[in-house]
Amino acid sequence: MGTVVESANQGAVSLPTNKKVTVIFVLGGPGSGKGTQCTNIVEHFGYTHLSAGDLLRAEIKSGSENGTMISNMIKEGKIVPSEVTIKLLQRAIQENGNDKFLIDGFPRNEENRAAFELVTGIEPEFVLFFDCPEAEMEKRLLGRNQGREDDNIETIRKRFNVYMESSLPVIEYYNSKGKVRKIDAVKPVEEVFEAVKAVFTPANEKVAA
Ligand SMILES: Nc1ncnc2c1ncn2[C@@H]1O[C@H](COP(=O)(O)OP(=O)(O)O)[C@@H](O)[C@H]1O
Ligand SMILES: Nc1ccn([C@@H]2O[C@H](COP(=O)(O)OP(=O)(O)O)[C@@H](O)[C@H]2O)c(=O)n1
Ligand SMILES: [Mg+2]
Repeated sequence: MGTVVESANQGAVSLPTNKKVTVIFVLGGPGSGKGTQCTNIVEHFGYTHLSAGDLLRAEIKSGSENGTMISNMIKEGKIVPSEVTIKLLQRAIQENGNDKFLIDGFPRNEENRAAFELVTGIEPEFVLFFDCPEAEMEKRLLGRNQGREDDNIETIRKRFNVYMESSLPVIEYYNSKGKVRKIDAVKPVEEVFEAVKAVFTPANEKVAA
């Protein structure tokens, strides 16, 4: 079921070339609870969580030559060119001993999606989609308190526009391929996770209550 990460694009570090990996894309609007639920999935199902946003923020902190560009794009709620984000994701996959990854917040537009497929050859097993009304997402982002430069109402509105215009079409694309597992994300964290568990538990392991 796994696919192969090609050896292209590796930079100077010597890394394993043909690693078979299982990837699940975790998508949904800003504040829909992607990161929160990924933490739960990691604990229960042994995946490694790769947040595209976290990787980009770490890249800014590391003093990378792309740092200023990434920082400006995040403040404007814009999507960083896929070349940058894919390099970070590839490196994280190749450096990690695990073979099962949750990729959170990626792909966020058609360019992200097509380039990742082309560069890595990886097709997701499925797409976990957290469906949440905008009013609830706005409330959560304004209360997130992680000191993020983009959790202010002005940037949040821009992020919602980008989500509607660029990210939802990617979810639609996977939906048309039968790959989307949609979760009602407006409920409390524990209830959302019950629905997530049902997606991750193989049908033959589900026991009637
Ligand atoms: N089901 C939920 N109900 C209420 N608040 C939630 C829920 N899930 C997450 N949160 C809170 O909402 C904020 C955004 O969640 P987060 O997981 O960071 O979302 P995302 O990664 O999709 O932006 C955080 O402060 C988190 O604690
Ligand atoms: N694939 C991605 C993911 C995030 N990002 C940038 O990082 C920001 C924060 O992404 P995030 O996934 O951490 O945000 P949340 O959806 O978790 O609130 C986005 O608004 C984009 O500016 C990107 O450019 N490309
Ligand atoms: Mg997040």
